Amino acid sequence: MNKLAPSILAANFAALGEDIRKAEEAGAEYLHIDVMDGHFVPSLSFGMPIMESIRKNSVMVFDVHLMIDNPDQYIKAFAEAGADIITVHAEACTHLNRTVAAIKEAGAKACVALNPATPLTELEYILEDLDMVLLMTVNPGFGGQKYIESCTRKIQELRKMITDRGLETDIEVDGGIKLNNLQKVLDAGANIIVAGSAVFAGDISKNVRDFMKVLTEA
Ligand SMILES: O=C(CO)[C@H](O)[C@H](O)COP(=O)(O)O
Repeated sequence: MNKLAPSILAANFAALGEDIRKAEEAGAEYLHIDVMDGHFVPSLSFGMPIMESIRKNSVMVFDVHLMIDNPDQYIKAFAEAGADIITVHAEACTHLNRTVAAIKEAGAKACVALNPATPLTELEYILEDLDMVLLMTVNPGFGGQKYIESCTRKIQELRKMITDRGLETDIEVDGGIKLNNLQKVLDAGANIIVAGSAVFAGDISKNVRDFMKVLTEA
């Protein structure tokens, strides 16, 4: 099933609850929550207190993307704060199997993210353990960047890897996804679509409805 995961990085933080409510009411089922530590990526964003606050007012699937070094120390805390899916970067983990096991033990679904230049071979011996793979389609750290075209082939190759192994792993894409390249990433094999600026800039309800129309017709 195709899903839209609006990224609150692009929301108006002064009206965060209201922006999330609009996205949820217009049909988005996932909420993408970007946690940045100023080390793994240059920016800082937000952590557990914000998540705990918004969790009280939303039944969306909280899709937490940890762009942080040594994520192991925060997994339990994010699960307790309401994360349904926890994503860690392969590039940030020394013992990825252990980290994925810790996510599941904490009661969340496990996802591994790869930066655009990180090869799919990183997933060779762990794919079967994952609920989702997040392919970054920009270099992480900032919203509003341009989609990196070489990622389309990477999505296709990952979908083939998943199909060849008889798996049903979700493929999430994140970065530079707009209405004008949405069909391309869906055709390549992505089924969970993160969109930040394309959802939260302008009319949120309309933006979500426009995305949902393509996602449900694909
Ligand atoms: O992970 C991210 C940045 O690191 C954001 O989720 C991503 O960039 C989405 O923003 P946009 O849709 O505006 O590109």
